[in-house]
Amino acid sequence: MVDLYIMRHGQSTANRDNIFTGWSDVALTTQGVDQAKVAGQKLAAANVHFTQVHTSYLRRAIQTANIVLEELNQLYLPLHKSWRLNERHYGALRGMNKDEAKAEFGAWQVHQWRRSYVAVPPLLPTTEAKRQYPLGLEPRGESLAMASARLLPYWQDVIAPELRQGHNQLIVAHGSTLRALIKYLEQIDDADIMQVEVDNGSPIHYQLDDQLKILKKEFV
Ligand SMILES: O=C(O)[C@H](O)COP(=O)(O)O
Repeated sequence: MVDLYIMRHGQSTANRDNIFTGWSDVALTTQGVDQAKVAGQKLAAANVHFTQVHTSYLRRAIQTANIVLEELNQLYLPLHKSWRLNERHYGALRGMNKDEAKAEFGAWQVHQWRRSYVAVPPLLPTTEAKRQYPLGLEPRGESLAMASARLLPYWQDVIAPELRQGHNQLIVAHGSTLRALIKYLEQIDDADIMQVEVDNGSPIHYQLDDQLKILKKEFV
């Protein structure tokens, strides 16, 4: 048996302002910092010992992971960062207020973009190279299915082998990438994933067997 904990970052400035975020690199709010502290305290109370922590290239997740590790008194742990754990890329929606998007495109369409497995948001015409994202790596926009396709190699190549060795792992990531991971782990079908929500700063615990099948799931 091994323990996997997954959690979404604390509230970001864009979450507070109801703005589509994706790969925009926004910071935590004071409330988000507090959520991360409380999550870390809950994990400390659960007396979990991780061997590694995984997060994205985005500061809201990295900041959350560091706060959690501080509360756990395990700041020494390796913190692995991968762009594969980044939030689903919201394409041309990023930076747009979600209510204004509903007024412009209709509530049904916006809900499809936000919660369906296959809906692709309006694409950016191009993306620029950034130091952390070489040219061509940053998507122009992603459906949840597209985000899942670039997330799962990280699960299969990096996280799953550690779990199979009995090493407890913590993933601090994003609403959509965690929905993609939950869909994969729990074998949720494409229609039912629309109902799954992941709250800011709320850890989920999976107890897995040595085949990584779920023995128990609980909200911490
Ligand atoms: O990228 C975003 O805007 C948020 O992280 C999550 O957005 P959602 O609630 O539309 O999935």
